Amino acid sequence: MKTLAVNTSRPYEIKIGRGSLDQAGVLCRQAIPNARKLTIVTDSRVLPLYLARTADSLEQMGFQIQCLTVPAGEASKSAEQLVILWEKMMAFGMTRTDAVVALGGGVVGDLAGFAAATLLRGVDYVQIPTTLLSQVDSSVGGKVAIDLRAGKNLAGAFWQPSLVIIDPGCLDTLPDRTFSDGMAEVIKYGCILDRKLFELLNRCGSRVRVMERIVDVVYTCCDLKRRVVVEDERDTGLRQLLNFGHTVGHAFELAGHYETWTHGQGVAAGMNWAAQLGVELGVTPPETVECIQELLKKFDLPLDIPCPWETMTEAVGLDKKNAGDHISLIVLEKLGQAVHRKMARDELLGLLKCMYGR
Ligand SMILES: NC(=O)c1ccc[n+]([C@@H]2O[C@H](COP(=O)([O-])OP(=O)(O)OC[C@H]3O[C@@H](n4cnc5c(N)ncnc54)[C@H](O)[C@@H]3O)[C@@H](O)[C@H]2O)c1
Ligand SMILES: O=C(O)C(=O)C[C@@H](O)[C@H](O)[C@H](O)COP(=O)(O)O
Ligand SMILES: [Zn+2]
Repeated sequence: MKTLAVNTSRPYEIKIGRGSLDQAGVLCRQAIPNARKLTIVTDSRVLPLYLARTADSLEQMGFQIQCLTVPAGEASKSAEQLVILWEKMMAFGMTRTDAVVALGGGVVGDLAGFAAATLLRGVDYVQIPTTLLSQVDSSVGGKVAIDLRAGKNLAGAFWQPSLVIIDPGCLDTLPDRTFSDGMAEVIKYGCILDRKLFELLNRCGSRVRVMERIVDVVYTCCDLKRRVVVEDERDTGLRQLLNFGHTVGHAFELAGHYETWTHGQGVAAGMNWAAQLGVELGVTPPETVECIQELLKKFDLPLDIPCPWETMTEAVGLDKKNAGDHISLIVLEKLGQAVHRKMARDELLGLLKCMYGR
């Protein structure tokens, strides 16, 4: 099993290896030695696949378990589900030394993580991510949140997990669509931080070939994210690079009411737009756009998503990289190297409006 140490304000380890799910009990006993009760939060699709193995492993190490299940899908990242989790965790008798286990994709991780961040003013939680997206991105770094009617991730916290257990074997049961969603964030790391990763993905070009190297790919992404998060835990500078493609991507998600388009699809099309915005600003070499488009297509990801102009302006206004009238846009200087471009929000909207007209 490979290990990465994340030296944030609350340090923790990421454990990566096939079969690590069956080690959950031993690993949790080491990471949260004082916990007695664990609430596992999962979703309706993951439950029949991975709950029994996880719960068995935890019970063997003497943990007392309750499992709470939310419906699969983005709609569960809601205030309604959060309240249900809080109430059931308290009814189970959890105390401050007990912990939450998030078993599932990014939706479960963000929701259960936010429940942990707020229950009793903060209890430990363990991430056991089961989608590619959650293994390479959302389980690391402690951004936890729910969506509001106004938009994505608008109520949340920075709350680091106590442990992340990544079993790439869980990816074998993913539908192709969900695997592609994860590839959007993997491609993002290649674009912003690691040209070699981008080239490797280009050479692989398919799910099967990526799966042949999956431990290395997941390790590389977690390592990149860990380095960024350790430098800027609270998203005030460097960490914002991880938001490449997300300003426009969140607008696309909103346009589909979080049902039509997944986060991965939004980010994919958002990166294509961000690359073109970079060209408009004279920062990104034009040939970079085509490279990104070709790679996105290889993994069946969209280059564009229909979005009313009003939705675009609304989402840009809600972006957490806004400060007053200005926004920080993430653009590429070249493949593997991203930079911030602070600009007036109206200037960004003006550029986007011109692109809409084409
Ligand atoms: N906190 C962060 O840093 C961060 C980073 C990126 C994305 N996110 C958030 O993550 C969410 C998207 O995560 P996601 O793409 O994992 O979506 P998801 O959690 O909705 O999972 C996608 C689907 O896959 C199913 N599933 C999960 N694991 C499976 C498995 N092993 N086999 C078969 N099916 C499985 C789920 O039930 C669901 O139907 C979004 O809400 C996004 O905002 C958060
Ligand atoms: O961890 C981060 O920082 C990221 O930006 C990772 C993103 O992939 C992720 O989608 C994140 O949830 C977006 O955060 P937000 O601050 O734009 O809501
Ligand atoms: Zn994302």
